[in-house]
Amino acid sequence: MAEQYDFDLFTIGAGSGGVRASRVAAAHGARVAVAEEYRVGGTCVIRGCVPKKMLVYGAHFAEDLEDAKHFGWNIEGKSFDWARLRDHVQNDVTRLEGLYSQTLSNHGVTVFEERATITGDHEVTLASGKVVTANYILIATGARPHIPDFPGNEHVITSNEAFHLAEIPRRILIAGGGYIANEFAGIFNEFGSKVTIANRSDTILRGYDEALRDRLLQISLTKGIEFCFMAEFEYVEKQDDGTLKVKLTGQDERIFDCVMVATGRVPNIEGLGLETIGVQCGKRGEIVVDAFSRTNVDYVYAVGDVTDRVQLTPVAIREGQAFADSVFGGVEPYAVDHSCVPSAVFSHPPIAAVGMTEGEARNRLGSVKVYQADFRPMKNVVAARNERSLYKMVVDAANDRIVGIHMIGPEAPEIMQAAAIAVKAGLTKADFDATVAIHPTMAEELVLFK
Ligand SMILES: Cc1cc2nc3c(=O)[nH]c(=O)nc-3n(C[C@H](O)[C@H](O)[C@H](O)COP(=O)(O)OP(=O)(O)OC[C@H]3O[C@@H](n4cnc5c(N)ncnc54)[C@H](O)[C@@H]3O)c2cc1C
Ligand SMILES: NC(=O)c1ccc[n+]([C@@H]2O[C@H](COP(=O)([O-])OP(=O)(O)OC[C@H]3O[C@@H](n4cnc5c(N)ncnc54)[C@H](O)[C@@H]3O)[C@@H](O)[C@H]2O)c1
Repeated sequence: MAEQYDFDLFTIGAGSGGVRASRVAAAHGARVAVAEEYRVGGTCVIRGCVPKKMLVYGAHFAEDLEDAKHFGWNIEGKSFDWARLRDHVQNDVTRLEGLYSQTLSNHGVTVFEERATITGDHEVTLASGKVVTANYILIATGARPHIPDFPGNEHVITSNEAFHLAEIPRRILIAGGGYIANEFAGIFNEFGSKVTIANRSDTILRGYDEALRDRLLQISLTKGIEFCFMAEFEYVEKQDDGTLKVKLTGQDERIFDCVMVATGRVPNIEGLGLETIGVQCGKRGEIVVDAFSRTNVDYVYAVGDVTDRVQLTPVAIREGQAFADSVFGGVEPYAVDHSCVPSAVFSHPPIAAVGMTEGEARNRLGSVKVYQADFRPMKNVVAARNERSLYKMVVDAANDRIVGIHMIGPEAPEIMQAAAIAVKAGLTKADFDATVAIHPTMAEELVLFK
């Protein structure tokens, strides 16, 4: 390695992609440093997937405790203490942050807990003024919430603040119709808020199969979540009593206790010094990379949300791993396969999907077969909960290959992880038919499609 530099690799951002890349590069023998301006672990660990999932678990108790009476349990005087859950979640986040820092130091990675900026060729300057040089620079700075431009937008919160609220808002407006809007709508609704979702288009969860989106919309409405479509902000005004007066297009003024925006996330490139060395960015501010996460500057790579390929933690981790192995591992450089990435929305109930939707498959393949199971899970039947699950399998009619599986219902993401292996491996409907069911489960529907 080039000894004229302080480090072989300098990683900017200790999130999902940056931590994996730094740790693996160090394990391959590289001298590695990483800078983190907020908290080690990044979005996923500190204010994303992990604390969100803990809140989802907490929210589920609302229905489980309600349903318990149908299973013979008398639960008197139940109540919910938001502060206890919030603080418990934050304590665990701090514990995980410590583990991530420990992993880095155990691998001999130097951690600078401060902001880093590229200030010259192979050169990074830290907020403290310290200048360091590196043979390679990896940009893994992630993304941040996009806040639409409208009068009064300084009064809104994003998912970042949702984890720290002093109390659960009585009435909350959530703008957006994607992952975060639907997940937090479910969470706040179960905690007792009156939730309104406002989306600028007339669909939620663009990219997911239409039948599942319709099912989630219908179930969410039944649970009491309100939807305003084709609605954008005109203004938000703070009232003397602290509440927020909101005007959406096509709607009368309404009062909410909290307004949260979940209208997408934008790559963190501001003030990074990319222009100093001429790193190329795209229209949405994403760092442009090739299949090997290489930018147009030969010693600069970028992984994760800042490249805006697929904004998911496991993808950022794979990109970080592939970068570290390819550059420091002595293997033939390899690319991450971004096709057939399974995903889930932790709504109430959750959605999970892999591969093509029915619409995509019809457009691309022409002739497809679609199998569907629309059923009420046994637990919902006993609980007298009129909430149906929907599983869909999309098959290429030409060769019987499964090209997509789409599910909404309890534990759908847990079931999907295993089913996704089969789709990725190119298995056929006949392979599923040949597999004996596990009974009684919800997952058995996957091998019983007629
Ligand atoms: C509310 C929410 C829920 C989510 N839920 C899921 C989920 O359930 N499943 C899933 O797969 N994905 C989920 N995601 C997406 C997931 O969190 C991201 O895709 C993932 O964290 C991206 O990893 P990354 O390494 O690219 O960036 P990040 O994890 O965002 O890490 C980037 C780090 O860089 C730091 N940084 C930025 N600029 C600088 C600088 N100049 N100097 C030093 N440090 C800097 C930041 O502070 C940050 O810590 C969720 C996201 C959110 C917001
Ligand atoms: N379970 C998961 O894996 C998970 C969970 C949360 C976030 N994420 C990742 O984080 C990313 C960001 O999540 P997100 O929910 O913010 O974005 P998203 O891209 O999923 O959804 C953004 C939504 O905001 C709407 N919108 C955009 N501008 C608007 C405006 N001005 N007014 C009203 N609506 C507007 C869009 O129509 C869209 O429905 C996701 O794309 C996903 O990759 C993943």
